[in-house]
Amino acid sequence: MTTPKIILTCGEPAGIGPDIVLAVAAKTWPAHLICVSDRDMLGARARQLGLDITLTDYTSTDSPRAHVAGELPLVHIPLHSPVIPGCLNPDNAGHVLATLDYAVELCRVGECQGMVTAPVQKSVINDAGFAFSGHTEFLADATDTEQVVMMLTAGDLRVALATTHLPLSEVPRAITKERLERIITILHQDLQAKFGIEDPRITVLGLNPHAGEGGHLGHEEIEVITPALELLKAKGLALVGPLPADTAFNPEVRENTDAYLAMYHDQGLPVLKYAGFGDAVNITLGLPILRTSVDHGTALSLAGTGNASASSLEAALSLAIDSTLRTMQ
Ligand SMILES: NC(=O)C1=CN([C@@H]2O[C@H](COP(=O)(O)OP(=O)(O)OC[C@H]3O[C@@H](n4cnc5c(N)ncnc54)[C@H](O)[C@@H]3O)[C@@H](O)[C@H]2O)C=CC1
Ligand SMILES: NCC(=O)COP(=O)(O)O
Repeated sequence: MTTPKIILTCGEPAGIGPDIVLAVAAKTWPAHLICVSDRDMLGARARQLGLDITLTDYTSTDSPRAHVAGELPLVHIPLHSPVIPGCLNPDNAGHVLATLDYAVELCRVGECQGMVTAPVQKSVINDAGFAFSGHTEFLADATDTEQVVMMLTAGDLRVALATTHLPLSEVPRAITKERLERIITILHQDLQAKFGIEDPRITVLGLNPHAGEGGHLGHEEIEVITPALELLKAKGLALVGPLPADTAFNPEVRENTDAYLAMYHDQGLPVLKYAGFGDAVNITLGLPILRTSVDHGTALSLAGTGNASASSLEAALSLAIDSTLRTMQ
């Protein structure tokens, strides 16, 4: 078994991304960490935080070796404008996307075994004129993947989403039988491959209150969700649902569930984040590369203060390393 190379992106430079990447670099890790960022910005943030981190130049010929606390191999991608922590600047949106492109490429060609992302400020990327709704969709495009699945994990609670960054009014139309079949199949396969769960039990939530109340509160459960589940059950997948979302997280159902599938972002993620905010991990399933991320956003007011917790980034890195080691064995 060899040491995996994992590439870290700092996300929005005015947010806490650089802070938490530096905090991670201050510890030892059983992986070769590489950061893609702007050298001056990262050095200045380290000084502001009082962290003694030596930024070294990463070159692709560097042999994999376990991360040494206090050193951070760096690929320098310059910012377009200087950064003031906490102050968004659309000038730097191109830089943020360039760091993501670079990380994807290193994973795509096999030089890195996974990428771990710090949070981006989606709005400032849009303000700069780029179509961008999240890493999840960006990575699907960048790797020509038709369907990916966002899943967040907090301990043994896992919540995947049938739709991601979509206005609520567009959700019902987006939930089709074909989409659910594709998403549940990816979820089933990646729970096996990335989490080592042999026969994953997936609980699927309804879209409407009380899962449609037998058709009196909406028809999507009868017309779309149940037929998709029946088809997949016939193929041997262990599925339950559609269950009413408000009671599906009770202890009895949880005990018999390896992952939930929620129909939309704010149906599933508040439950997950209530249970584990700060230690949860976001993983993109269905990609040809491995990507994990934090459970939080850019927390602009904490940038450069030393008050940002790096625990979710540490959990995301640990999951990436574990998952990589499992597939490298
Ligand atoms: N993976 C990503 O790139 C994500 C990006 N975002 C983006 O972040 C931006 C801000 O989103 P918000 O909804 O305000 O969420 P947020 O997570 O940035 O902030 C919510 C609250 O949690 C606190 N917080 C967040 N992370 C923390 C940490 N590591 N340590 C201590 N406290 C922390 C913040 O101070 C704030 O009180 C938005 O543009 C959103 O799209 C949000 C989630 C994930
Ligand atoms: N709430 C999770 C989230 O928005 C993360 O999005 P992404 O940037 O990982 O696609």
